[in-house]
Amino acid sequence: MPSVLDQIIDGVRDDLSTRQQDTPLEQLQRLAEAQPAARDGEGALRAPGLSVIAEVKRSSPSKGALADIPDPAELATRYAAGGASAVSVLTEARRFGGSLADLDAVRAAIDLPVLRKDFVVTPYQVWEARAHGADIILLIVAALDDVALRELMALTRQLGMTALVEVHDEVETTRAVDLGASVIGVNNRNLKTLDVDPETFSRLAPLVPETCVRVAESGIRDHEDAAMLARAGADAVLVGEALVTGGDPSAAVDAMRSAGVAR
Ligand SMILES: O=C(O)c1ccccc1NCC(=O)[C@H](O)[C@H](O)COP(=O)(O)O
Repeated sequence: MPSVLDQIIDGVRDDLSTRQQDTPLEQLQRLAEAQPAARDGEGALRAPGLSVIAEVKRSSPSKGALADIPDPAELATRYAAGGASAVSVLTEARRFGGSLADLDAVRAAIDLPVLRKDFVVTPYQVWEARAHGADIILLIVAALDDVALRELMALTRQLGMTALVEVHDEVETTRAVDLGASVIGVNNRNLKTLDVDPETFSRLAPLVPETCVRVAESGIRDHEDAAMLARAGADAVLVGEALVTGGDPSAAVDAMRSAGVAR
């Protein structure tokens, strides 16, 4: 039985082959090269205090529909007003209801680094992210072997972007560190079972060198969770559900960011 992650990636590959027919790689490369230089995502996340990466997330495999987001640009503007350091945009369509159009809208609306959050398995998607103005991309270690991960990290760097390299366990963390990842996200959500274990970050953070940016991802509900993760060594938190389902995204971002100040 394929895991949820495998099933998501099968759908991503199908959608990707349609886009590759519509927009050949050479055309995408010209679009990417015409973009202004990528913003410094790693620098933004390294800034003192707890950085918040605030996510535009309509739905998820674990929870189904989360929020109707008719205007992702407006939501991103509210995140920026609350002091977000970067905005994450899910572009996967089948399970998350996202799109490259959402990425375009957010890119045009804010001056912060933007993360393209998707299931990147080919260089084409890295070029695509840059062509649509992304500054950061997610690379999920569980979805890639070392050869592919090294190649995608190198292309990301070549295009001036930051790779947020995501891990879930000790073996993946060692792989990310050994391959030279400088921004490592520990996902508290197991992408095979979808269970969230808030202790995952605390367990794996000591394996990530202090020279790296440590990002805690998933299941972060409020400023108390953010403060706990900051004490456990997080430089940044990545938050989706709590921000799109709460009443005031600016205030929620501000509260999480401020919770990290006193760590
Ligand atoms: O969110 C899911 O259910 C999910 C399932 C399978 C693969 C990835 C998934 N989420 C992607 C993410 O990494 C989260 O959107 C992100 O960390 C924010 O999480 P949350 O604050 O819990 O919405």
